[in-house]
Parts: sequence; C-alpha cells; structure tokens
Amino acid sequence: MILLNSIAKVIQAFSKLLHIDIACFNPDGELIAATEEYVRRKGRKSHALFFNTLYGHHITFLHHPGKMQMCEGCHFINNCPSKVELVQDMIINGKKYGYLSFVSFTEGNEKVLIENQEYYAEWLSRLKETIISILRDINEFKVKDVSIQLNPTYIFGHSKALSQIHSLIENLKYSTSSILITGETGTGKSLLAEYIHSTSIVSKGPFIELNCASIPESLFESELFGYEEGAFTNARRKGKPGYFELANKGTLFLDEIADLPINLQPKLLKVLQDGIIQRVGGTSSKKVNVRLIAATNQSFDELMNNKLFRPDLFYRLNVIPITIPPLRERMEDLDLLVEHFIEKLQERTGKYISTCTEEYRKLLSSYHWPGNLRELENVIEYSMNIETETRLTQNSLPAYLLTKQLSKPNVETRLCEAEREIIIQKLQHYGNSYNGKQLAAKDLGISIRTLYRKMDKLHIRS
Ligand SMILES: Nc1ncnc2c1ncn2[C@@H]1O[C@H](COP(=O)(O)OP(=O)(O)OP(=O)(O)O)[C@@H](O)[C@H]1O
Repeated sequence: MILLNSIAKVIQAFSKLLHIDIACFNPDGELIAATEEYVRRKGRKSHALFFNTLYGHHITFLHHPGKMQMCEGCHFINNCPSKVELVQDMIINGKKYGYLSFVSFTEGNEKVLIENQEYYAEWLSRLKETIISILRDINEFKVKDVSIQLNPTYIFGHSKALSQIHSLIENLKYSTSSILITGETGTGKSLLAEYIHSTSIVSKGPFIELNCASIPESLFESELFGYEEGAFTNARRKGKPGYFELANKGTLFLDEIADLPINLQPKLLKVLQDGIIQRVGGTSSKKVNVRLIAATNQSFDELMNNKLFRPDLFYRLNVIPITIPPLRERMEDLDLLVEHFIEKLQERTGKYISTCTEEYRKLLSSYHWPGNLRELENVIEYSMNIETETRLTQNSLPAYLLTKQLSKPNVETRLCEAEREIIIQKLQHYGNSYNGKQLAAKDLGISIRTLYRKMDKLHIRS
C-alpha cells in the first residue's frame, strides 16, 4: 500500500512507452508499486505462494494464467483478469529483490505481447536493472509508496473521540506541524499517519515510515541521516541517503518513537529545529523539508521520569497531540468497523460474505479487545475463513473469544489476564525493541525465550 515514488515513476514511464500494465513485488510477494489499472483489476494481494513456484525460472511466460497448473495456490486461480503475464525474478548475485510482471488485460494487448515476446522480455530485463539500482539505494521494504495508495481507508465512526480527531485533521490540511499520535497497540496509529499524509498539503511527496524499534542502535544515525562513501567499513560506494532525505517534501513517520536511543535524541531535535542534515562521515549539510509524524504506545511521562526520553524533544514532537482511544472505549464505532473489515477481507478470504448475525455482533460488543482494531480484524478474518453460512455466525468465532463470553473467567483465565497485563506494562516501560525485551525479561526474572513464548501464548504483539 505504500511507497517508493521513484519506482512508481519508472513503472509509469515504461508502461506508457510499452502500452502494457506493470507490477513490482518485494521478495515476500507484496506489491510495492504498480500501474493504476493493475491495482484496479488485481488489487494489492500478496502473491507469495505463486511466486515461490517461479523462483529460479528467470523469465516466465504465462498465457491465461488463472488456468495454468503452476497457478495453483494463487488467489486468482480460475478467475484471473490477466490475459498474459511476463514475470521475472529480480535476482542479482543470489540476492532476491522481488519480482516484476508485465501484464496485459485486454485481447488486443494479449496478441501484441505474445507476438513480440522477445522484445518485451528485453524491456523487462532493462526495467529490472533500473529498479534494482533504485532498491539498492533505498531500504526498500521499510518504505512505502504512497503513489499507489492515494486514499488509505480510515473509518472514523460515530464516537465523540473519533469525530473530534476527524475535525482536527480536516483543520490540519494546510499545516506541516509535527504530530504525535499515541494510543494502545492496534488502535490504528500507523493508518492514521498515512491518512493524515494523504489528506495533507504534502500528499504528493513521499510517505516514508521508519519503525524505531526495529533498527539496531548502532545503525540509527546512518539510517536517519544517511552516510557518505567510506564513512565506515562496509559503507556503500557513493554513500546512502537517510530517511530524512528520502522523505524530503513529504512526511517522515517515526513509529515507536519512544524506542529512539537517548543519545540520538538531541540530533533529531536539531534537525527538527533547523531542518538541516549532515550525512555520517560527511562535511557538507543539506536542507530538508520534512513533515514529521511520530507515534508510540508508551507513556511519555514515565519515559521522561526515567530519563529515557528528553523533554525538549517531546515538546518539539508534541505540537499537535492526537490520542486514539482503545476500541473498548468507543464501542459505538464497532458496527461500522465490522462492516468495513468484512468488506476489506472479502478478497483475501475469497468469501463474499457481506454481513453478520445480531448474535455475532453482540458477542463482539461484549468483549474487551485488548488488541484493539488489529485483534478485531484478525477475528473477522478468522470467522470469514471458516464460516459456512452466508452471514458470519457465532459458530465461526475463535474459541478463546467465545469462552470469555460464555463463562465467568476461571482462576486460570484470570491469571493469564494478569500475566498478560504485567508483561504489556513491562514492555511499555522498557520498549518493544530486542533490548527492551531483554530488560523486561530480566525485570520479570525470566529468560528472553520464556518471554517470547509467553508473548506468543498470550497474544502479545512482538
Ligand atoms: N480507523 C480505522 N479504520 C480502518 N481500519 C483500521 C482503523 N484503525 C486501524 N485499522 C486497521 O487495524 C490494523 C492495526 O492498525 P495499525 O497498524 O495502524 O495500528 P497501530 O496502532 O499502529 O499498531 P501498533 O501500535 O501495534 O504499531 C490495521 O490493519 C489497520 O488497517
């Protein structure tokens, strides 16, 4: 759904030149850029299973793909809108960059592609080289291309809190002030950040997302600010742009900002104040124009009390604070969200169920949703997969949810809930990064492996 503006632009140019549709996928089979027609016809589904069958084939020619045996396992089996596809692995020196596909959806184009296979295969190879050279410069799979997700669907619902957030965002259309989004896990902070970008004055620029919890501390500075050639051992020739440079004239979304190492915080503060960055190992400076949105599910009061977050940076980020309440505090929005997720998941599950029974709805509304919207979406996806009726019924709800509804919690359930709360508290305190988990495990007196096992069992997101 996101990103790589430069790849999207190259794809548009090749598509215009060759009069065909084009799609580009990452090594996991997720779409990272495509022509609009491709997205309209085939959506943004992951093609992981299908591509696995193609790995190592170099260029594969698919005529009426939905009917081919090798398409077994693909969502579009027997119902594929593509007439012809020319697919190529993007592999260089054994490193997998993903897949590229030239597609024709019309009969006229189908004929041209079949008759000129070699010509198109040559262009496919050229496009592959161009894209790989871009991907080498960008940490591609953390970056998202807004150019093909112009309108992330954000459901605001009828609750007072969400209506207020909606009006605030309407008011912010022409602003590039920093925003700090807080809220429990799964409340929709990342989606809201994308939505704010897509409705803002910088929406034509890139939306670059960086999860601060996923980057090793030693790489933070070079990831944020980039580096020059020779800055350190293994540095790339010609250096590499950092996230600030990539987000120039657009939005930089720093997710899990509370995990930003304390020694880097003054550097971030400085860039936010003067808009000037200097690459690691570089001597010259560059002015960047970046709108910053940050998000966290941790409490800043606690972090600041424990001297893990600098108050000056907090105030600089918190110019416009937005707090998304947990789902259990805005159950008025549940119906709308259920409808939205059912519709959203039709394609993925291949079930064209459009609603649920009253009983199903009631059971959902009496649950407390610790995982918020993410958990709700997962429950609905589960139900849609196993439901045999034309509406979602209570029979398709996951067992854990039904047990919680039908019986009073027994001692074991209560213990699990207490354990879950304590672990979540510790993770909020120490952060969700690997280091944070190590500290949390130490504090709890368990090994990190036991912590992971418990997180898995108690459905705590790692
Ligand atoms: N208002 C909404 N309308 C529609 N879908 C939503 C909404 N809020 C969240 N979702 C969906 O719920 C899921 C979780 O949302 P998201 O990843 O944005 O949450 P988050 O708060 O950033 O989570 P975390 O803190 O764990 O990173 C996503 O699939 C997202 O699309």
